[in-house]
Amino acid sequence: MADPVPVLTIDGPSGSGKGTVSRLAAARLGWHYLDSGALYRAVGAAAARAGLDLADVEALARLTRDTRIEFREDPDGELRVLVDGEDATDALRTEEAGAAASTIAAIPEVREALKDRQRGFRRPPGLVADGRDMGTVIFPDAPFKVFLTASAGERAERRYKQLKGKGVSVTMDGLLREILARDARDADRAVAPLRPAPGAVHIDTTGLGIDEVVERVLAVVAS
Ligand SMILES: Nc1ncnc2c1ncn2[C@@H]1O[C@H](COP(=O)(O)OP(=O)(O)OP(=O)(O)O)[C@@H](O)[C@H]1O
Ligand SMILES: Nc1ccn([C@H]2C[C@H](O)[C@@H](COP(=O)(O)O)O2)c(=O)n1
Repeated sequence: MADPVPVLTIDGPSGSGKGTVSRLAAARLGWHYLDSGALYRAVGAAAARAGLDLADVEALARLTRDTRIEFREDPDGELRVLVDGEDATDALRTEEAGAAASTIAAIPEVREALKDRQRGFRRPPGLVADGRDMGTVIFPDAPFKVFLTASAGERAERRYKQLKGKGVSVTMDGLLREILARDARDADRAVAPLRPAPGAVHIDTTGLGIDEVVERVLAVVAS
């Protein structure tokens, strides 16, 4: 039987604005929100902490299943990520954690071990799910699908402003290189590569403000 709980999937490359737009869209709709990238970031960090060999796929799958990952909203409305009971939000948002997540996300056993956990976020009245394979693999039956993009230059610029705002020392060249490397790793892997889902509405956010993108995304749900 078809699942009656609606899902809006928002996939796209790093820095396209998925997380920002998904959170705002979920708040406007009154739906739940899944940041699937945070799950891969948490597993990447847990594997590094445990010193696991990335070739030991059975140990990685076990670690993926056993790592406790919880999302909590703090009093300012910020989403915090708790890994095995500890607040790991800030550590998980670094570029290094993103790269580690992208590497571990290419391992089929890790992806498989996260599938049911991600699907468990589908609860009434609805779910906004952001990631790379939300519309293609995790929620292929979602009634609403969006693929967000932006030029690599604009994505690097957004990240630059974001990190500078946090006092992190970065260069535009370095960020652009990291973004292109992550795009390639996420799109070229054999399993669940970054792709627009069939039927997804493409929104190129280059030159668009956040509010404009949110309105365009909500129009997809209203259509
Ligand atoms: N349309 C936009 N215009 C300007 N800045 C934006 C826009 N969308 C997002 N941003 C800003 O760009 C930065 C990255 O956005 P966000 O984290 O939502 O991207 P993402 O696609 O989720 O990235 P990642 O996959 O790496 O988590 C944030 O500082 C955010 O405020
Ligand atoms: N559905 C997903 C979500 C994330 N990943 C991998 C690939 C990304 O580079 C990395 C970090 O994600 P982000 O927090 O930047 O959205 O995790 C994936 O493969 N599939």
